[in-house]
Formats: sequence, structure tokens, C-alpha cells
Amino acid sequence: MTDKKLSGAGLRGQSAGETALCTVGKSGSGLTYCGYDVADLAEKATFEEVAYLLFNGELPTLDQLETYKAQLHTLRDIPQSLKEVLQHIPADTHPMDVMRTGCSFLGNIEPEADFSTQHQAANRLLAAFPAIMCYWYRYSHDGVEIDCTTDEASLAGHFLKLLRGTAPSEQHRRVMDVSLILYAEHEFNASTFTARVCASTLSDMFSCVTGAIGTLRGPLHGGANEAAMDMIQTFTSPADAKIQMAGMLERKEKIMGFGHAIYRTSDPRNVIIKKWSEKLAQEHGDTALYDISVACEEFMWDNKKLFCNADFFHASAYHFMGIPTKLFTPIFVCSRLTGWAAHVMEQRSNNRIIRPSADYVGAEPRVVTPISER
Ligand SMILES: CC(=O)SCCNC(=O)CCNC(=O)[C@H](O)C(C)(C)COP(=O)(O)OP(=O)(O)OC[C@H]1O[C@@H](n2cnc3c(N)ncnc32)[C@H](O)[C@@H]1OP(=O)(O)O
Ligand SMILES: O=C([O-])CC(=O)C(=O)O
Repeated sequence: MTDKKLSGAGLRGQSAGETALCTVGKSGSGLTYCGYDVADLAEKATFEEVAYLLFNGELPTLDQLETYKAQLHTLRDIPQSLKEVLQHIPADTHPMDVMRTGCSFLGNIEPEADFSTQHQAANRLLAAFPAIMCYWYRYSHDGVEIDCTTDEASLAGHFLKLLRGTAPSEQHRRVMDVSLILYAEHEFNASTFTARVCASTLSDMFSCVTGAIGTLRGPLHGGANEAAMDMIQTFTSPADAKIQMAGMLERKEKIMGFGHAIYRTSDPRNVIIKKWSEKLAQEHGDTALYDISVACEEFMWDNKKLFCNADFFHASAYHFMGIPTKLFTPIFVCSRLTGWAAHVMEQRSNNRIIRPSADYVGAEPRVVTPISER
């Protein structure tokens, strides 16, 4: 891996503010939410507990969790006017653009009245995002107008049932829940920083989240899980994967799902989703794609000392669950909404407009030549 200066481009290595929500790579490779290790949360908690933690600073008691889940349950359906907007979005639209529009339109019809209702706005988006994604997907791809309510207890199960129309298996519910936990929060990543910059102007929650969705869309950020899937599907075997990847590195192409701006040796989310991907491959009865993914991981470490980030094994895990590739990054949105909204609330609690300076490298002062003389 090329040595890069940590300062300079991309604000790398510079602190851009304080947060009590998350640490990334603090002990070399760790990830914590409000002091809890993400591996601990992924093993012992549910996504709703993590959402509650990020929005309130503490894990809920059983009573608090039941009340919170019941509240989210009432917020899952989407208004008819939003359904009509979604019906107008063509099937070949990128689903991240659908999420962006869905979020923005919800902000038109249910605006955040003032900051005292910020929890309500965040919970509304959290509960409604699966319906926005699945209503559009099923309508535009299958011509079906789905019922946006389900009897699924968790948002993970709710999403899978909306997508498929049938109840998911316990294993699929659990993997989706773990995935939502892993993607929930990640300090000052690009999309969260976008949300905070927007919040710092005292803008509304829906604008902050809409901007964050646009930032997550790019392949260097959340879009990498889809790009990784597209790549591994072109490999015919582990040996072929290594040959193709050598060619990509030779051509100086970026390999999606590898590397990280902060972690240096590993992404702690990878080992967790990789384990689930392996289990799903066995359940699926076809481990070829998993074996190819492992070969990619070995090749990149051996040749570039680059490791899988959270996105790489999410690709095969989601694929084994039958999730269409184009919905991978929108699922990330359903999860990261919790981190974005928590950061918006944190920014508002101690706000100063975010406005850094730039080092000017342009032309020296000069006078305007009249257009007739240029
Ligand atoms: C959930 C998430 O958002 S995780 C990130 C998802 N994104 C991806 O997987 C996209 C692929 N990865 C990348 O593009 C990068 O690793 C990023 C964007 C994640 C981080 O970028 P940076 O902080 O600039 O990476 P870093 O400073 O470690 O890069 C060092 C060198 O390794 C190279 N490198 C880093 N990642 C990769 C990669 N995936 N494939 C090939 N080369 C890479 C860089 O090109 C750089 O070399 P250069 O000086 O010749 O440009
Ligand atoms: O932190 C980053 O730069 C990207 C990332 O892994 C995330 O947002 O989950």
C-alpha cells in the first residue's frame, strides 16, 4: 500500500469536531457506539436497541424497548401521496435516488416543525424507509402495489417481508438485524459529515438526511457493496478471481470493498459479516461465491496489504438472502439513518456553523479585460 500523508487532501487525520457517539479505530481496529463494542452489540442486541442507544445515549430497558418498537410500528406505513410519487419513478432509476426523493418528499408533507420534534422526524424516517424502498421496487419491477404494513416485530423482518411478500426465516431476520447494527454509525464518515454540515446551518432533519443519502451513494462510500457484488459475479472461480484482480491492480483500478480511510489493518465489521456470509452460503447450498470472496480477501492482503471493509462480505451475504444488488446501498441508508440523525441532534446541541477555510492556489489578482478585447 502506498504511504500517504495523513494531513492534507480529504481532511485526513484532522479533527473536525467532537462526538460522544462513536469511536473508529481508536485501539487500532475497534469500533464502539456510545462506549459499546460493535461486536458485543451485534451479538447481544437488536437494531432497535442500537437505534435507541444512538438517539438517547443509553440502551433501553425491556419496557422502553417495547414502547419504542410499538411507536416505530405505528410509523411504518407511508402516505398515499408519497406512494403516488414513488409510482412515477422509473424502474431504471438508481434506488439511492429513490431513497433521496422519498426522504425529501416526506419532508414536504410531514416537515420537522421545530427541533423539539427531531426525535419524531428521525423515528419516522427510520420506520418508513423500508416501505419507501420496497413500495417503489415492487411497483416498478413487479407491477405490485404492496401493503406497507407487516406483522413483523423487527425492522429487519419488516423489510424482508415487504420485499418478498412472505415471512423471512429466523436466520435471515437475524442476519439482516446484525447487518443493520454493523452499518448504523461510523463517526465522521463522508455522509455523516454531510449531515452535520447541513445541520450546522440550522436546517431541518429531512434536508440533512437527504444530503447524506446523496453522499452515501458514491462507490467510494456506501455504493461499494453493490460495486463489490458486480465485481465478484464476474469471477468464475477463486483462481480466476486472483488472475482478474492482478489485472485490475496492474491497470491501477480501485478494488471495491477494500481499504479504508481510518482503519489500517482491518475493519472490525468484516469478521462479523463474513461469518454470516459463510453460514448463508452453506444454507444456500452453493459456496462458490463465498469461496471466491475469500480468495479476493487473501489476494488483496498478500499483494497490497489491503483488507476487506464492511462492504465486501455484505455483498455475498445479501446475495445469498436473495436481495437484488441494486438494493444493497438503500439498506445501508435504512441503517445509517440512525447515525446521521444522532449526529444531527448532537450538532444541534452545541452548534456553530461548520465553515472551514481553504488554501488559495489560484491566479494572482488581475483586472477584467473588457469582453470585446479578450
Ligand atoms: C462503508 C464504507 O464506506 S467503507 C469504504 C467503501 N469504499 C470502497 O470500498 C472503495 C474502495 N476503497 C477506496 O477507494 C479507498 O480505500 C477508500 C476511499 C475507502 C479510502 O481512501 P483513502 O483514505 O484515500 O485510502 P488510503 O489513503 O488508505 O489509500 C492508500 C493507497 O492505497 C490505494 N488503495 C486504497 N484502497 C484501494 C482499493 N480498494 N483498491 C486499490 N487500491 C486502493 C489508494 O489508491 C492509495 O494509493 P494512491 O496513493 O496510489 O492513490
Ligand atoms: O468511515 C468511513 O469513512 C466509511 C465507513 O466505513 C462507514 O461510513 O461506515
